[in-house]
Amino acid sequence: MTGAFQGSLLDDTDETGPRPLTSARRTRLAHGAWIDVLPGWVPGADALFERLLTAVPWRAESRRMYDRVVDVPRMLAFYREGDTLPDPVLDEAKAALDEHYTPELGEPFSTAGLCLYRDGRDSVAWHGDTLGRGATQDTMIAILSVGTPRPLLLRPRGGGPTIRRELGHGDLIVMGGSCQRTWEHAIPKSARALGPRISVQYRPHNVR
Ligand SMILES: O=C(O)CCC(=O)C(=O)O
Ligand SMILES: [Fe+2]
Repeated sequence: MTGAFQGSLLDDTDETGPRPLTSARRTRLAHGAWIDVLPGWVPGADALFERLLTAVPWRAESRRMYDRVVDVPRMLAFYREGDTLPDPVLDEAKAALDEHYTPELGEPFSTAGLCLYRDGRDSVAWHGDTLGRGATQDTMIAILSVGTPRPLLLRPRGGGPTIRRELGHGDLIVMGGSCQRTWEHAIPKSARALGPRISVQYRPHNVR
């Protein structure tokens, strides 16, 4: 199903828990959006990738697009509020996010969505996570990326330059403020032979 995964030579296999989130760097974007980025947030990320690949009940999805049904170009899993996460490191990551961001967010993260991009053909098209409260309210979505880095692109809905962050190997990005309603994000397809990437998206209650 997936191509060979090239582990990072820099990966720290000593699993000591996520690095302090106080080192995350915030970039303020236009229209009240921002992103926090912390490269190499979770140590042992390559091992975590391998565990998630086998432990998670990945499912394919198809969606109706006008009069056609098309395959979603990635594999998915979703953990609702209170569900047991598929790896203890994901609980540690959630606890660290809650401790750091709750004062600003006003609530804990609640759900975990997982995506598996099997190779460069898998992708997510331009969108904001606006099915829930993100359509009208400021919120946060925290994404842990493991496996082969893929660029996450962000662009303002009103037009303007695209921002690009390469994410894999335990990196964290948090999209905050108005990011879901005033910006869009995407993981573009790549013509290159890329190894697989898994992303874990932590969202607050009723943010989808
Ligand atoms: O894989 C990612 O980093 C982004 C996924 C995403 O945007 C989504 O699932 O809404
Ligand atoms: Fe998204």
